[in-house]
Amino acid sequence: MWFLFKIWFFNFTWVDGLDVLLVAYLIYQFYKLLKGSIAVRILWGIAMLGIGYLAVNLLQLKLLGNILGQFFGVGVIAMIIIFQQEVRKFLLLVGRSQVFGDDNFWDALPWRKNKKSKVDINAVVEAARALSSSNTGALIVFARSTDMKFYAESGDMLDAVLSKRLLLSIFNKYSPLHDGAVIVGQSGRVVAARCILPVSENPHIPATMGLRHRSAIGVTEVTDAVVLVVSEETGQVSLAKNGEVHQGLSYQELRTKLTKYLAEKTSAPPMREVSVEVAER
Ligand SMILES: Nc1ncnc2c1ncn2[C@@H]1O[C@H](COP(=O)(O)OP(=O)(O)OP(=O)(O)O)[C@@H](O)[C@H]1O
Repeated sequence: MWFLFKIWFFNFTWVDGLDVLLVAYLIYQFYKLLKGSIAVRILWGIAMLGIGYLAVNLLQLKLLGNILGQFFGVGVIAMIIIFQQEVRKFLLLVGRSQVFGDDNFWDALPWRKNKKSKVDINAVVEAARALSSSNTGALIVFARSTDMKFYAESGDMLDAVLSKRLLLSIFNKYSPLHDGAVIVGQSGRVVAARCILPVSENPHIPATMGLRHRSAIGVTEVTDAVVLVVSEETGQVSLAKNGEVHQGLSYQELRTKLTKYLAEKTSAPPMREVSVEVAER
């Protein structure tokens, strides 16, 4: 019953078809993860070494062949060590799409409408305006479907009502909580402050962007969170999502984009090259 078609002596069944599809899907996900990252260059390096190894074997250069053979002999383990970051990102992605585990699967169905976010956007926009005018740096992560518990636990747990005054107090330069990121949960409450985010290793991020912006981009590469950044240097307001950052937003743009992004049905972050969009003034 499972028999699909026959190629020469090979019986191709539905199960084989499913197997091929699953492997293709996994390779595609891994490719999306690596695309635009430094890991692609490492992969090229390994491919070059592999070609060199073949050539060395053909030319029967024993000493060099032995040295390269040692490297390829530990194959899978070496790969896991070299691509530790990428394997981690991949597992985080797999872990976050717990298909039927929560509302997210049902929310992703095409006929389901966008949900209104519980975040007090007014408070956020007003806080951004005040922080920007006083050149106070800020980093605020808005969780969407991904549970940000892992990152929240790197900081101080708060579980507080989101308000303009609270955000201004946290990011005040003299506050013990001002360093790192604030995480706002799906409930609209401030979950934690002083959180450490993963820093993006994307080589295409402009050198002008420091760690605050890099970590905003970094966390949106591995989760579907939306991140608001206020630059301490320029007062510029930016929003990062899916590894992309929109810089120099007006308050109206910030309100519109934040409202839209937080209501949107989420999809897996594409892991593509960073795109920096600076709004024209
Ligand atoms: N991994 C991280 N996770 C969370 N916050 C971080 C991380 N790295 C840096 N920061 C925050 O960013 C601040 C340093 O920002 P830095 O000046 O390097 O960034 P920037 O992108 O140039 O921003 P700005 O325009 O505000 O200067 C730190 O004081 C800290 O609060």
